[in-house]
Amino acid sequence: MKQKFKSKNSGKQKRLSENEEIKLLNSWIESQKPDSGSNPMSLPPPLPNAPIGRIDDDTYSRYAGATRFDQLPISSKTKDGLRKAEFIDMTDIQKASLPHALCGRDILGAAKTGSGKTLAFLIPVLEKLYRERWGPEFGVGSIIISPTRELGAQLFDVLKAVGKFHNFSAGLLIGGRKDVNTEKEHVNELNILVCTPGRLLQHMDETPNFDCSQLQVLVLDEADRILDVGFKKTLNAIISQLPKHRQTFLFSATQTKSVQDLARLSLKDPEYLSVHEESTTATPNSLQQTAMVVPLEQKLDMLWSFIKAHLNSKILVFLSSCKQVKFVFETFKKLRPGIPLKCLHGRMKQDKRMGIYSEFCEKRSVLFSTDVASRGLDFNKAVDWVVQVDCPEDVASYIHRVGRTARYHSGGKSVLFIMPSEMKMLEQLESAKVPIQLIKANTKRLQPVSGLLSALLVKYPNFQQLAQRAFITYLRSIHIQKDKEIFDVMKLSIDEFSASLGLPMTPKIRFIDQKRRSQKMSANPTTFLALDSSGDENVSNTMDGELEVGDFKESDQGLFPPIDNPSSEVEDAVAPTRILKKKKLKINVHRPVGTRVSFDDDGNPLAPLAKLADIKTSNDAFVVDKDEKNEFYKKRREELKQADKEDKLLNRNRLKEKRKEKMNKMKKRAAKETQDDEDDISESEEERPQKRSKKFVDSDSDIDNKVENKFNTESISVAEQEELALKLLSSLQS
Ligand SMILES: Nc1ncnc2c1ncn2[C@@H]1O[C@H](COP(=O)(O)OP(=O)(O)OP(=O)(O)O)[C@@H](O)[C@H]1O
Repeated sequence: MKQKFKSKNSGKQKRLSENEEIKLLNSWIESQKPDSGSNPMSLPPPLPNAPIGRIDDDTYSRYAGATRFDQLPISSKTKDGLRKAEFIDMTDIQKASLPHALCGRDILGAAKTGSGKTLAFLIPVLEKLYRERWGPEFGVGSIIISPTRELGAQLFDVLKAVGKFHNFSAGLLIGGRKDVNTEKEHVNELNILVCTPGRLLQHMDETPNFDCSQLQVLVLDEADRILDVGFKKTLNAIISQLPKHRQTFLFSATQTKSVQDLARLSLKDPEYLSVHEESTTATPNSLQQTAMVVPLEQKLDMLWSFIKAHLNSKILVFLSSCKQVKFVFETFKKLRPGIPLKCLHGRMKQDKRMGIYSEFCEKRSVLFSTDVASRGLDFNKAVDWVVQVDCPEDVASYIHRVGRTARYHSGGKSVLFIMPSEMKMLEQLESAKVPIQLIKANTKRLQPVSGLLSALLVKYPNFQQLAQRAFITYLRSIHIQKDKEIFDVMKLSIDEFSASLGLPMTPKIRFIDQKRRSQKMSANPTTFLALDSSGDENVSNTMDGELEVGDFKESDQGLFPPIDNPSSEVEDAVAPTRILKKKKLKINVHRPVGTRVSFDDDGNPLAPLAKLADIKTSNDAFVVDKDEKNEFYKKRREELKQADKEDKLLNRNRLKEKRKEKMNKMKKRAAKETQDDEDDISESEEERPQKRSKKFVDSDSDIDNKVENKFNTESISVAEQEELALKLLSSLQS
């Protein structure tokens, strides 16, 4: 029986008809079921003391003895595709997982980067649909989800190669690539979808009759990333629209074992296949990993020197944000290091992104990238070096970044620039079985670049804005990191960092100022006490709850340092001002709409309805009868009601106008701005699908025109300024 699966090219067997082959494959699957009682066809029966169907997988595949693809019970079409693409021998993860996957089991596959996980899930996808005799009229039979567009495109290419001889229709659905309306017309005819989560959900939401109810196999490549919080909402929405009865494959080099995650996906007794779990290292053995202590202000000097020393290598450089990537790419390009430079980040137009990805695959060059290139990508002409200029957010991120080199059987090297404040990361890497060697940088060979950058910034003013943005987004990226033991923005030499980018002055950063203030306050607990107790007291003692800064200082003399003390202490005195200003604003916001302030003859404001009371009291000499008085009050009440109505209408119109104005302003700003600093920490658009519509993509070529100078408004954002103005205006008018 086993021989019947031998390929046509072996010359020993007549090729089976499609029907015969499918029948045979299905009977093999049947024989693998725990209660079948019959002997498996191509794999021997399980070991005597192992529970049927739940055998330790390494043993299972070794026992099964299949080491080559052509020994597997798979269709001749898939075998032909594999042979044509020159895939002959299986890798460990393929050997371990394919027998189970082909039997229809759910798989949690974990194996080192570059170890061939892609084929471990693509082959069973093709086989399942083949055995089910899937045709175009059946619609979507399998969905393969990738966290990034580039990885999606790469998976699609491998699928096309291996599935070359099958008749399935497959489509790549990734954002920014094609007009979504064109996709909508064809998506219902596709059998296999390779997609990013955002685009898939868009089709689920918008494409009429988009139907996944017959889905057979769902695959999450880089599963831990897709199950991460960044994709949580999108993925939940997708899963809710898929049938529960299906086969599910989750693959990653850093696999999730969270029961919650697995429950979300309704996995049925999944096979957890971690082929390298016993390995002494979590990264490929052929990867040489080093780390160098590099202070923040020397990172660019070190990077420049590194590039100049490796002009014949293919180098992938990771930086923490799009702005960092843009700044380093644009400035280094002007400085001409002697090797082609490229950049890749989530804000680029998709065509350009794909173009750069393919160019980097083919040519020796330096690619500056965000984490958009950190997972799954297989740059087919090996990357020689992975340089991590900015520390990865966690161990998993490190493993995926360095995994872009040393793939399959090739070797590779990596270097991590680590700041003295981040040394804990090395401990974490060590405990995660990452063999990394700390080496000393040869500072004698360091080629300083900061002076050249300063000159560039003078010559090209746009670069100054790029530098400011790079500076701000880097600090913000550190500020928002979860692991505060490693990432502490307050430990950074901020002025020196600014100077190292060539900036003449350190940009002002609000969150750092605030942090400094709160640090000072927490260092002096009495300051806090004074702020809380006296602040409240003052609020209740003053009319309208508004306070003057002076009130505060006066009442707390002795607790706060004297005002004429050195300037550093003046900051302490400023802190209460901010809080009080906020209180003041709050009160203004809550003033009821339409409240009219009346004035007496001397121009003094009267309490609401005092005018009515006044009529009564000031006219006590004037005798009116009761009915007349009632009539008078009724009329006044109606007048007031009417006035109130008018006020409300006026106010509504005014707000409408304001909103319109604000929208116009925002639109204008949107057109100009490359991107918002706040949102710049992330890598790729598809990683934040919910926000996509609000963001803008632009090409590198028009960076110069699109960057707007926000330097001076850093302390208070434009949106905040507008909001403030709006509130002030409305409070004045009312
Ligand atoms: N059986 C095989 N024979 C020869 N080459 C293979 C085989 N399986 C995979 N490869 C090659 O190994 C490289 C890495 O494979 P793949 O991209 O599937 O790795 P991966 O485990 O998914 O990596 P990552 O964790 O980075 O996503 C690719 O170039 C692929 O063509």
